[in-house]
Amino acid sequence: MMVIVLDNSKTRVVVGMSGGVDSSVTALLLKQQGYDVVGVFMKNWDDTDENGVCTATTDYEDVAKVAAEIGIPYYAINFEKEYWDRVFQYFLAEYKAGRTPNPDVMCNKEIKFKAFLDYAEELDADYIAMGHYAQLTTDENGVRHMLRGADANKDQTYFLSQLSQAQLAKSMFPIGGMQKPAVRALAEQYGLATAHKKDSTGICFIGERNFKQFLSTYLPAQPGKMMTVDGEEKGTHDGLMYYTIGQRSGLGIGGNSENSEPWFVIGKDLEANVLYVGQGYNNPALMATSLDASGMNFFTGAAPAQDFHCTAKFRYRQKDTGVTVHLDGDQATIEFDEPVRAITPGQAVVLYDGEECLGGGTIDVAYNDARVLQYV
Ligand SMILES: Nc1ncnc2c1ncn2[C@@H]1O[C@H](COP(=O)(O)OP(=O)(O)OP(=O)(O)O)[C@@H](O)[C@H]1O
Repeated sequence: MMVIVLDNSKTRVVVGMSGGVDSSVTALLLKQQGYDVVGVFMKNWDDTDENGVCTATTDYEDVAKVAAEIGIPYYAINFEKEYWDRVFQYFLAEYKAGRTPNPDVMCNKEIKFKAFLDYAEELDADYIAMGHYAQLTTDENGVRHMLRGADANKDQTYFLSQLSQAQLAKSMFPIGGMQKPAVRALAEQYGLATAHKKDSTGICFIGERNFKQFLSTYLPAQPGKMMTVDGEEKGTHDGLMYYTIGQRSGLGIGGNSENSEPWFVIGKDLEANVLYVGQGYNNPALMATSLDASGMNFFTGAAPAQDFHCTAKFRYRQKDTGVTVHLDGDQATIEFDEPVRAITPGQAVVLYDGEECLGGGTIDVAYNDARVLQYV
């Protein structure tokens, strides 16, 4: 019997270490598998507060502790300029255009799997590894495929939907086949300093903010009229960028006694600076039957066909809906098997075939039977 012993020691893997538990365990597993592991912490945003305190400093200290516990070298790299130019400018431009951007999707495409990958290659990395909940497989032709993370609650393929085949070929997701509680248990078992650390929340790298205040420091707010689609004035809004399709308008225009259903944002007219609102969570004006998307990306480098049926997610925390995709270059028209609430321009539409994530694009316009919704 021939026994093949894999020698991973010649394969250098640079791990993106955030100072969180997922990337700590990512580094631990690779080290246990005998890889030549290097940890790298990125600083992408200056979050120093008025007291001179910055969470990046604490996070980097945690990276240092974990690297010492595992026994790997580690470095820090600053991508504030790259993040500002390639992610934050897009983020602001989208809000300015009345859309709701997804900075995590852009950050993965431009920073974690581009600027970071370039830097890792300068460190002679064969691969980069991240603590994302997603799985990669390689078919008989050497083509990489993306699968949902095994923990359905944590699956992050939605945010990875703009990565190319070349980026996947250089990436590893060692915890993608694990459940989150098992990741924490492993961190505890090995006494890692991050074992009990809370998961990060808020805007990618920028963190938890008072969103209105944060955005208003970069974009001037332009208050305007709030109206129903029938043209009835309902008050004023603080600036279109503060509202997302489907959110409760929260502007104190409660219903009267015979009809007290809450009001929701159903659309924006950027030119007229009008916010459209409608009553009822499932207001028909919020229910879409199809959408147009651009920037369609397929991980394998090719779509399954020009027209095909699969499932899709239109926001991160949402179950899949059956859809029919019609492609035209990197644009797509996507028809839904059943109406979907609050399709939001600027967010990603991500396609799945069972457990496989095929890729995705950016939502531009939503329709209800050929009628344009949302006026954006
Ligand atoms: N500041 C950073 N420096 C290096 N890599 C990072 C950084 N922030 C995030 N990453 C990488 O991206 C992955 C996914 O980031 P995300 O913000 O979703 O964190 P997470 O799932 O809470 O993971 P973690 O528990 O490792 O923070 C991380 O596991 C890590 O590999």
